[in-house]
Amino acid sequence: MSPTTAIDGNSNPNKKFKVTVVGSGNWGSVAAKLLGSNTLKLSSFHDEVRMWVFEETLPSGEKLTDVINRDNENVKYLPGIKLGRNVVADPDLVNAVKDANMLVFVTPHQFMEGICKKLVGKVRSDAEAISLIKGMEVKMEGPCMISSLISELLGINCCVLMGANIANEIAKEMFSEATVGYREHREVAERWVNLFSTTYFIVSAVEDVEGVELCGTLKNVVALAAGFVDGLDMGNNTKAAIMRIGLREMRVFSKLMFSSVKDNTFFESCGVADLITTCLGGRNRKVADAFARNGGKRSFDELEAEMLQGQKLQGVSTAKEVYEVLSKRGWQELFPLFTTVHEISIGRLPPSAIVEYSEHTPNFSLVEGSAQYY
Ligand SMILES: NC(=O)c1ccc[n+]([C@@H]2O[C@H](COP(=O)([O-])OP(=O)(O)OC[C@H]3O[C@@H](n4cnc5c(N)ncnc54)[C@H](O)[C@@H]3O)[C@@H](O)[C@H]2O)c1
Ligand SMILES: O=P(O)(O)OC[C@H](O)CO
Repeated sequence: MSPTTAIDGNSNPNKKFKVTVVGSGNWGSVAAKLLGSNTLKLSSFHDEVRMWVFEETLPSGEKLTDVINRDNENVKYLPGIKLGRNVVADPDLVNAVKDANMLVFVTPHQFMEGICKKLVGKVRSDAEAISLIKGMEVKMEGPCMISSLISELLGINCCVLMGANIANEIAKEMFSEATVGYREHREVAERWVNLFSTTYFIVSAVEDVEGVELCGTLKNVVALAAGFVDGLDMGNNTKAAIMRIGLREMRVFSKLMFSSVKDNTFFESCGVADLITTCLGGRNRKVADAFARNGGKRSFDELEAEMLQGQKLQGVSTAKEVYEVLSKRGWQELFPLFTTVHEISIGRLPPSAIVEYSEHTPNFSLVEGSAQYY
Protein backbone atom coordinates (compact mmCIF):
# COMPACT_ATOMS: atom_id res chain seq x y z
CA MET A 1 0.00 0.00 0.00
CA SER A 2 1.48 3.38 -0.92
CA PRO A 3 1.98 5.88 1.94
CA THR A 4 -0.59 8.25 0.35
CA THR A 5 -3.30 5.59 0.17
CA ALA A 6 -6.07 5.89 2.78
CA ILE A 7 -7.22 2.90 4.85
CA ASP A 8 -10.05 2.28 2.35
CA GLY A 9 -7.61 2.07 -0.56
CA ASN A 10 -8.71 5.45 -1.93
CA SER A 11 -5.63 7.47 -2.92
CA ASN A 12 -7.74 10.28 -4.44
CA PRO A 13 -9.54 12.29 -1.73
CA ASN A 14 -12.00 13.68 -4.33
CA LYS A 15 -13.10 10.25 -5.56
CA LYS A 16 -16.17 8.69 -3.99
CA PHE A 17 -16.97 5.03 -4.44
CA LYS A 18 -20.49 4.06 -5.46
CA VAL A 19 -21.82 0.70 -4.28
CA THR A 20 -24.41 -1.54 -5.98
CA VAL A 21 -25.59 -4.89 -4.63
CA VAL A 22 -26.63 -7.34 -7.35
CA GLY A 23 -29.12 -9.59 -5.55
CA SER A 24 -31.80 -9.11 -2.92
CA GLY A 25 -32.51 -12.50 -1.36
CA ASN A 26 -31.96 -13.27 2.32
CA TRP A 27 -28.20 -12.58 2.40
CA GLY A 28 -28.37 -10.00 -0.38
CA SER A 29 -30.79 -7.89 1.67
CA VAL A 30 -28.70 -8.21 4.84
CA ALA A 31 -25.55 -7.26 2.90
CA ALA A 32 -27.33 -4.17 1.50
CA LYS A 33 -28.44 -3.15 5.02
CA LEU A 34 -24.93 -3.58 6.43
CA LEU A 35 -23.28 -1.74 3.53
CA GLY A 36 -25.88 1.04 3.65
CA SER A 37 -25.21 1.71 7.31
CA ASN A 38 -21.46 1.87 6.59
CA THR A 39 -21.64 4.13 3.51
CA LEU A 40 -23.43 6.72 5.68
CA LYS A 41 -20.43 6.72 8.03
CA LEU A 42 -17.54 6.47 5.53
CA SER A 43 -16.67 9.69 3.71
CA SER A 44 -15.16 8.05 0.63
CA PHE A 45 -18.42 6.29 -0.32
CA HIS A 46 -21.63 7.73 -1.74
CA ASP A 47 -24.45 7.36 0.78
CA GLU A 48 -26.82 5.53 -1.57
CA VAL A 49 -26.54 1.77 -1.99
CA ARG A 50 -28.50 0.54 -4.98
CA MET A 51 -29.86 -3.02 -4.76
CA TRP A 52 -30.91 -4.90 -7.89
CA VAL A 53 -34.12 -6.86 -7.26
CA PHE A 54 -35.25 -9.81 -9.39
CA GLU A 55 -38.76 -8.39 -9.72
CA GLU A 56 -41.74 -10.39 -8.58
CA THR A 57 -45.37 -9.75 -7.76
CA LEU A 58 -46.39 -10.36 -4.16
CA PRO A 59 -49.69 -12.08 -3.21
CA SER A 60 -51.04 -8.54 -2.49
CA GLY A 61 -50.59 -7.76 -6.21
CA GLU A 62 -47.82 -5.21 -5.45
CA LYS A 63 -44.32 -5.31 -6.97
CA LEU A 64 -41.62 -6.36 -4.51
CA THR A 65 -39.45 -3.37 -5.51
CA ASP A 66 -42.25 -0.89 -4.79
CA VAL A 67 -42.84 -2.40 -1.36
CA ILE A 68 -39.12 -2.33 -0.50
CA ASN A 69 -38.85 1.33 -1.49
CA ARG A 70 -42.05 2.29 0.33
CA ASP A 71 -41.59 0.28 3.56
CA ASN A 72 -37.79 0.11 3.53
CA GLU A 73 -38.09 -3.65 4.10
CA ASN A 74 -37.71 -6.76 1.91
CA VAL A 75 -40.97 -8.30 3.12
CA LYS A 76 -40.40 -11.54 1.21
CA TYR A 77 -36.74 -12.41 1.87
CA LEU A 78 -35.95 -10.48 5.08
CA PRO A 79 -39.21 -9.62 6.85
CA GLY A 80 -39.11 -7.54 10.00
CA ILE A 81 -35.78 -5.79 9.29
CA LYS A 82 -35.44 -2.20 8.08
CA LEU A 83 -32.79 -1.83 5.38
CA GLY A 84 -31.99 1.87 5.86
CA ARG A 85 -33.47 4.69 3.78
CA ASN A 86 -30.34 4.98 1.63
CA VAL A 87 -30.83 1.42 0.27
CA VAL A 88 -32.75 1.84 -3.01
CA ALA A 89 -34.30 -1.16 -4.75
CA ASP A 90 -34.04 -1.18 -8.56
CA PRO A 91 -35.62 -3.84 -10.81
CA ASP A 92 -33.53 -2.74 -13.83
CA LEU A 93 -30.23 -4.66 -13.73
CA VAL A 94 -28.34 -2.47 -16.18
CA ASN A 95 -29.54 0.76 -14.57
CA ALA A 96 -28.60 -0.57 -11.12
CA VAL A 97 -24.95 -1.17 -12.06
CA LYS A 98 -24.27 1.64 -14.52
CA ASP A 99 -22.76 4.21 -12.11
CA ALA A 100 -21.25 1.81 -9.60
CA ASN A 101 -17.55 1.23 -9.20
CA MET A 102 -17.99 -1.26 -6.35
CA LEU A 103 -20.20 -4.20 -7.33
CA VAL A 104 -21.34 -6.73 -4.74
CA PHE A 105 -22.68 -9.95 -6.31
CA VAL A 106 -24.98 -12.01 -4.07
CA THR A 107 -27.52 -14.17 -5.91
CA PRO A 108 -27.97 -17.94 -5.91
CA HIS A 109 -25.09 -19.25 -8.04
CA GLN A 110 -27.28 -20.89 -10.69
CA PHE A 111 -28.46 -17.46 -11.95
CA MET A 112 -25.05 -15.83 -12.25
CA GLU A 113 -24.07 -16.84 -15.77
CA GLY A 114 -27.30 -15.34 -17.15
CA ILE A 115 -26.85 -12.18 -15.06
CA CYS A 116 -23.23 -11.72 -16.18
CA LYS A 117 -24.19 -12.18 -19.84
CA LYS A 118 -26.75 -9.37 -19.47
CA LEU A 119 -24.04 -7.15 -17.96
CA VAL A 120 -21.35 -7.59 -20.62
CA GLY A 121 -20.27 -4.10 -21.69
CA LYS A 122 -22.60 -2.47 -19.14
CA VAL A 123 -20.36 -2.06 -16.09
CA ARG A 124 -17.76 0.63 -15.57
CA SER A 125 -14.31 -0.42 -16.72
CA ASP A 126 -12.83 0.80 -13.40
CA ALA A 127 -15.33 -1.20 -11.31
CA GLU A 128 -14.17 -3.63 -8.64
CA ALA A 129 -16.34 -6.63 -7.79
CA ILE A 130 -16.79 -8.92 -4.83
CA SER A 131 -18.76 -12.17 -4.81
CA LEU A 132 -20.66 -13.34 -1.71
CA ILE A 133 -21.99 -16.30 -3.73
CA LYS A 134 -21.32 -19.83 -2.50
CA GLY A 135 -21.24 -22.05 -5.58
CA MET A 136 -19.52 -22.82 -8.88
CA GLU A 137 -20.23 -23.71 -12.51
CA VAL A 138 -18.83 -26.77 -14.24
CA LYS A 139 -17.56 -26.28 -17.81
CA MET A 140 -15.99 -28.76 -20.25
CA GLU A 141 -12.56 -27.64 -19.01
CA GLY A 142 -13.49 -28.20 -15.35
CA PRO A 143 -14.88 -26.14 -12.47
CA CYS A 144 -15.30 -22.39 -12.94
CA MET A 145 -15.60 -20.40 -9.72
CA ILE A 146 -18.22 -17.62 -9.71
CA SER A 147 -15.53 -14.97 -9.12
CA SER A 148 -13.77 -16.17 -12.31
CA LEU A 149 -17.04 -16.10 -14.23
CA ILE A 150 -17.53 -12.46 -13.16
CA SER A 151 -13.92 -11.52 -13.95
CA GLU A 152 -13.89 -13.26 -17.32
CA LEU A 153 -17.29 -12.10 -18.59
CA LEU A 154 -17.15 -8.54 -17.26
CA GLY A 155 -13.40 -7.92 -17.53
CA ILE A 156 -13.07 -6.70 -13.93
CA ASN A 157 -11.16 -7.83 -10.84
CA CYS A 158 -13.26 -9.87 -8.39
CA CYS A 159 -12.62 -10.63 -4.71
CA VAL A 160 -14.81 -12.93 -2.59
CA LEU A 161 -16.33 -12.68 0.88
CA MET A 162 -17.32 -15.89 2.68
CA GLY A 163 -17.72 -16.87 6.31
CA ALA A 164 -19.88 -18.27 9.09
CA ASN A 165 -22.66 -15.91 8.09
CA ILE A 166 -26.23 -17.08 8.57
CA ALA A 167 -27.94 -13.97 7.22
CA ASN A 168 -30.82 -13.74 9.71
CA GLU A 169 -28.33 -13.58 12.61
CA ILE A 170 -26.28 -10.80 10.99
CA ALA A 171 -29.53 -8.94 10.25
CA LYS A 172 -30.05 -8.83 14.03
CA GLU A 173 -26.47 -7.59 14.44
CA MET A 174 -25.25 -10.65 16.32
CA PHE A 175 -21.45 -10.96 16.39
CA SER A 176 -19.81 -12.87 13.54
CA GLU A 177 -16.71 -12.97 11.36
CA ALA A 178 -16.01 -13.18 7.63
CA THR A 179 -13.06 -13.65 5.29
CA VAL A 180 -12.27 -11.65 2.15
CA GLY A 181 -10.24 -13.60 -0.41
CA TYR A 182 -8.20 -11.52 -2.84
CA ARG A 183 -5.66 -11.91 -5.63
CA GLU A 184 -2.61 -9.59 -5.62
CA HIS A 185 -4.31 -6.23 -4.91
CA ARG A 186 -4.09 -5.85 -1.15
CA GLU A 187 -5.34 -2.23 -1.27
CA VAL A 188 -8.58 -3.32 -2.97
CA ALA A 189 -9.10 -6.05 -0.37
CA GLU A 190 -8.62 -3.42 2.35
CA ARG A 191 -11.30 -1.24 0.75
CA TRP A 192 -13.73 -4.18 0.87
CA VAL A 193 -12.77 -4.98 4.47
CA ASN A 194 -13.38 -1.35 5.40
CA LEU A 195 -16.72 -1.24 3.60
CA PHE A 196 -18.03 -4.44 5.25
CA SER A 197 -16.59 -4.13 8.77
CA THR A 198 -18.75 -3.21 11.74
CA THR A 199 -18.40 -3.79 15.46
CA TYR A 200 -20.53 -6.94 15.08
CA PHE A 201 -19.11 -8.09 11.70
CA ILE A 202 -15.36 -8.62 11.85
CA VAL A 203 -13.72 -9.06 8.45
CA SER A 204 -10.16 -10.11 7.63
CA ALA A 205 -8.44 -10.66 4.28
CA VAL A 206 -6.33 -13.53 2.92
CA GLU A 207 -4.57 -13.75 -0.44
CA ASP A 208 -6.35 -16.92 -1.57
CA VAL A 209 -9.47 -16.28 -3.69
CA GLU A 210 -9.96 -19.90 -4.73
CA GLY A 211 -9.39 -21.30 -1.22
CA VAL A 212 -11.92 -18.93 0.35
CA GLU A 213 -14.49 -19.47 -2.43
CA LEU A 214 -14.15 -23.25 -2.44
CA CYS A 215 -14.61 -23.35 1.35
CA GLY A 216 -17.90 -21.44 1.01
CA THR A 217 -19.00 -23.59 -1.91
CA LEU A 218 -18.11 -27.08 -0.69
CA LYS A 219 -19.40 -26.70 2.88
CA ASN A 220 -22.92 -26.73 1.43
CA VAL A 221 -22.40 -30.35 0.33
CA VAL A 222 -21.23 -31.34 3.81
CA ALA A 223 -24.28 -29.51 5.26
CA LEU A 224 -26.56 -31.87 3.33
CA ALA A 225 -24.72 -34.83 4.87
CA ALA A 226 -25.16 -33.28 8.34
CA GLY A 227 -28.87 -32.85 7.61
CA PHE A 228 -29.22 -36.51 6.61
CA VAL A 229 -27.58 -37.52 9.91
CA ASP A 230 -29.96 -35.26 11.86
CA GLY A 231 -32.98 -36.56 9.95
CA LEU A 232 -31.98 -40.11 10.86
CA ASP A 233 -31.45 -39.14 14.54
CA MET A 234 -27.90 -40.44 14.46
CA GLY A 235 -26.53 -38.16 17.17
CA ASN A 236 -23.73 -35.70 17.73
CA ASN A 237 -20.74 -38.02 17.37
CA THR A 238 -21.89 -39.10 13.92
CA LYS A 239 -22.48 -35.51 12.89
CA ALA A 240 -19.03 -34.49 14.13
CA ALA A 241 -17.49 -37.37 12.17
CA ILE A 242 -19.31 -36.25 9.02
CA MET A 243 -18.05 -32.70 9.53
CA ARG A 244 -14.46 -33.91 9.98
CA ILE A 245 -14.57 -36.14 6.91
CA GLY A 246 -16.28 -33.35 4.98
CA LEU A 247 -13.62 -30.81 5.94
CA ARG A 248 -10.94 -33.23 4.80
CA GLU A 249 -12.65 -33.72 1.43
CA MET A 250 -13.08 -29.95 1.08
CA ARG A 251 -9.35 -29.45 1.59
CA VAL A 252 -8.25 -32.25 -0.74
CA PHE A 253 -10.68 -31.23 -3.51
CA SER A 254 -9.67 -27.56 -3.26
CA LYS A 255 -5.96 -28.33 -3.42
CA LEU A 256 -6.38 -30.69 -6.35
CA MET A 257 -8.33 -28.04 -8.26
CA PHE A 258 -5.99 -25.14 -7.39
CA SER A 259 -2.50 -25.88 -6.12
CA SER A 260 -2.33 -22.28 -4.81
CA VAL A 261 -4.95 -22.99 -2.11
CA LYS A 262 -3.47 -22.47 1.38
CA ASP A 263 -4.03 -24.77 4.36
CA ASN A 264 -4.43 -21.79 6.70
CA THR A 265 -7.53 -20.66 4.80
CA PHE A 266 -9.41 -23.65 6.27
CA PHE A 267 -8.88 -22.18 9.76
CA GLU A 268 -10.42 -18.80 8.83
CA SER A 269 -14.11 -17.95 9.23
CA CYS A 270 -14.70 -19.09 5.64
CA GLY A 271 -13.42 -22.58 6.51
CA VAL A 272 -14.09 -24.49 9.68
CA ALA A 273 -16.37 -21.80 11.18
CA ASP A 274 -18.70 -21.68 8.17
CA LEU A 275 -18.77 -25.48 8.06
CA ILE A 276 -19.86 -25.61 11.71
CA THR A 277 -22.57 -22.92 11.49
CA THR A 278 -24.01 -24.37 8.28
CA CYS A 279 -24.12 -27.90 9.69
CA LEU A 280 -25.87 -26.56 12.82
CA GLY A 281 -28.25 -23.92 11.52
CA GLY A 282 -28.26 -23.54 7.73
CA ARG A 283 -31.00 -24.04 5.15
CA ASN A 284 -29.17 -26.91 3.42
CA ARG A 285 -29.04 -28.82 6.72
CA LYS A 286 -32.69 -28.09 7.45
CA VAL A 287 -34.05 -29.31 4.11
CA ALA A 288 -31.74 -32.36 4.08
CA ASP A 289 -33.06 -33.26 7.55
CA ALA A 290 -36.64 -33.19 6.16
CA PHE A 291 -35.53 -35.19 3.09
CA ALA A 292 -34.13 -37.96 5.33
CA ARG A 293 -37.17 -37.94 7.64
CA ASN A 294 -39.32 -38.54 4.55
CA GLY A 295 -37.09 -41.48 3.59
CA GLY A 296 -35.99 -39.67 0.42
CA LYS A 297 -39.53 -39.97 -0.97
CA ARG A 298 -40.09 -36.22 -1.40
CA SER A 299 -37.66 -34.45 -3.72
CA PHE A 300 -35.40 -31.59 -2.72
CA ASP A 301 -37.19 -29.31 -5.21
CA GLU A 302 -40.53 -30.01 -3.55
CA LEU A 303 -39.16 -29.55 -0.02
CA GLU A 304 -37.25 -26.38 -0.96
CA ALA A 305 -40.40 -24.77 -2.40
CA GLU A 306 -42.45 -25.77 0.66
CA MET A 307 -39.92 -24.92 3.37
CA LEU A 308 -37.99 -21.90 2.03
CA GLN A 309 -40.66 -19.70 0.36
CA GLY A 310 -38.54 -18.64 -2.60
CA GLN A 311 -35.10 -18.90 -0.98
CA LYS A 312 -32.75 -21.27 -2.80
CA LEU A 313 -30.56 -24.16 -1.70
CA GLN A 314 -27.04 -24.27 -3.10
CA GLY A 315 -25.94 -27.68 -1.80
CA VAL A 316 -27.88 -30.00 -4.11
CA SER A 317 -26.66 -28.40 -7.34
CA THR A 318 -23.15 -28.04 -5.90
CA ALA A 319 -23.11 -31.77 -5.02
CA LYS A 320 -24.05 -32.50 -8.65
CA GLU A 321 -21.38 -30.14 -9.96
CA VAL A 322 -18.71 -31.66 -7.70
CA TYR A 323 -19.83 -35.14 -8.79
CA GLU A 324 -19.41 -34.15 -12.46
CA VAL A 325 -15.84 -33.06 -11.76
CA LEU A 326 -15.12 -36.26 -9.83
CA SER A 327 -16.62 -38.59 -12.42
CA LYS A 328 -14.78 -36.89 -15.32
CA ARG A 329 -11.53 -37.55 -13.47
CA GLY A 330 -12.44 -40.98 -12.04
CA TRP A 331 -12.05 -39.65 -8.47
CA GLN A 332 -15.33 -40.82 -6.88
CA GLU A 333 -13.56 -43.28 -4.58
CA LEU A 334 -11.28 -40.53 -3.29
CA PHE A 335 -14.30 -38.45 -2.23
CA PRO A 336 -16.80 -40.91 -0.75
CA LEU A 337 -18.71 -38.29 1.24
CA PHE A 338 -19.19 -35.88 -1.69
CA THR A 339 -20.10 -38.79 -3.98
CA THR A 340 -22.59 -40.32 -1.55
CA VAL A 341 -24.31 -36.98 -0.85
CA HIS A 342 -25.01 -36.56 -4.57
CA GLU A 343 -26.24 -40.14 -4.96
CA ILE A 344 -28.61 -39.73 -1.99
CA SER A 345 -29.89 -36.37 -3.20
CA ILE A 346 -30.89 -37.80 -6.61
CA GLY A 347 -32.49 -40.88 -5.01
CA ARG A 348 -29.92 -43.41 -6.19
CA LEU A 349 -29.04 -44.30 -2.57
CA PRO A 350 -31.15 -44.11 0.62
CA PRO A 351 -30.30 -41.41 3.22
CA SER A 352 -28.85 -44.12 5.53
CA ALA A 353 -26.02 -44.63 3.01
CA ILE A 354 -24.42 -41.48 4.44
CA VAL A 355 -22.66 -43.60 7.06
CA GLU A 356 -22.60 -46.97 5.29
CA TYR A 357 -20.00 -45.87 2.75
CA SER A 358 -17.46 -45.41 5.55
CA GLU A 359 -16.80 -49.18 5.78
CA HIS A 360 -14.92 -49.01 2.50
CA THR A 361 -13.70 -45.44 2.75
CA PRO A 362 -10.09 -45.10 1.66
CA ASN A 363 -7.87 -42.80 3.68
CA PHE A 364 -5.90 -40.44 1.58
CA SER A 365 -3.54 -37.50 1.85
CA LEU A 366 -2.09 -34.92 -0.48
CA VAL A 367 1.42 -35.54 -1.72
CA GLU A 368 2.78 -32.87 -4.04
CA GLY A 369 -0.65 -31.83 -5.21
CA SER A 370 -2.08 -35.27 -6.00
CA ALA A 371 -4.23 -37.51 -3.84
CA GLN A 372 -2.46 -40.52 -2.34
CA TYR A 373 -3.73 -43.25 -0.04
CA TYR A 374 -2.16 -43.71 3.34
N1 LIG B 1 -28.90 -16.68 3.33
C1 LIG B 1 -27.76 -16.86 3.97
O1 LIG B 1 -27.75 -17.06 5.21
C2 LIG B 1 -26.46 -16.81 3.23
C3 LIG B 1 -25.30 -16.53 3.94
C4 LIG B 1 -24.07 -16.47 3.29
C5 LIG B 1 -24.04 -16.69 1.92
N2 LIG B 1 -25.18 -16.96 1.24
C6 LIG B 1 -25.05 -17.15 -0.22
O2 LIG B 1 -25.52 -15.97 -0.88
C7 LIG B 1 -26.05 -16.31 -2.17
C8 LIG B 1 -27.42 -15.68 -2.30
O3 LIG B 1 -28.27 -16.21 -1.30
P1 LIG B 1 -29.48 -15.39 -0.66
O4 LIG B 1 -29.69 -16.02 0.70
O5 LIG B 1 -29.23 -13.94 -0.72
O6 LIG B 1 -30.69 -15.72 -1.66
P2 LIG B 1 -32.08 -16.46 -1.33
O7 LIG B 1 -31.90 -17.93 -1.45
O8 LIG B 1 -32.65 -15.95 -0.05
O9 LIG B 1 -33.06 -15.89 -2.42
C9 LIG B 1 -33.21 -16.29 -3.71
C10 LIG B 1 -33.03 -15.07 -4.59
O10 LIG B 1 -32.99 -15.49 -5.95
C11 LIG B 1 -33.78 -14.58 -6.71
N3 LIG B 1 -34.18 -15.22 -7.95
C12 LIG B 1 -35.15 -16.15 -8.14
N4 LIG B 1 -35.21 -16.49 -9.44
C13 LIG B 1 -34.24 -15.78 -10.07
C14 LIG B 1 -33.78 -15.70 -11.42
N5 LIG B 1 -34.32 -16.45 -12.38
N6 LIG B 1 -32.75 -14.87 -11.70
C15 LIG B 1 -32.17 -14.14 -10.74
N7 LIG B 1 -32.56 -14.16 -9.44
C16 LIG B 1 -33.58 -14.98 -9.12
C17 LIG B 1 -34.92 -14.22 -5.79
O11 LIG B 1 -35.56 -13.06 -6.23
C18 LIG B 1 -34.18 -14.04 -4.48
O12 LIG B 1 -33.65 -12.74 -4.40
C19 LIG B 1 -26.03 -17.84 -2.23
O13 LIG B 1 -24.90 -18.26 -2.96
C20 LIG B 1 -25.89 -18.28 -0.79
O14 LIG B 1 -25.21 -19.52 -0.64
C21 LIG B 1 -26.39 -17.00 1.85
O1 LIG C 1 -28.48 -21.51 4.90
P1 LIG C 1 -27.38 -22.10 4.06
O2 LIG C 1 -27.26 -23.59 4.24
O3 LIG C 1 -27.49 -21.66 2.63
O4 LIG C 1 -26.02 -21.49 4.64
C1 LIG C 1 -25.98 -20.11 4.90
C2 LIG C 1 -24.57 -19.58 4.96
O5 LIG C 1 -23.81 -19.98 3.87
C3 LIG C 1 -23.88 -19.86 6.27
O6 LIG C 1 -22.65 -19.16 6.31
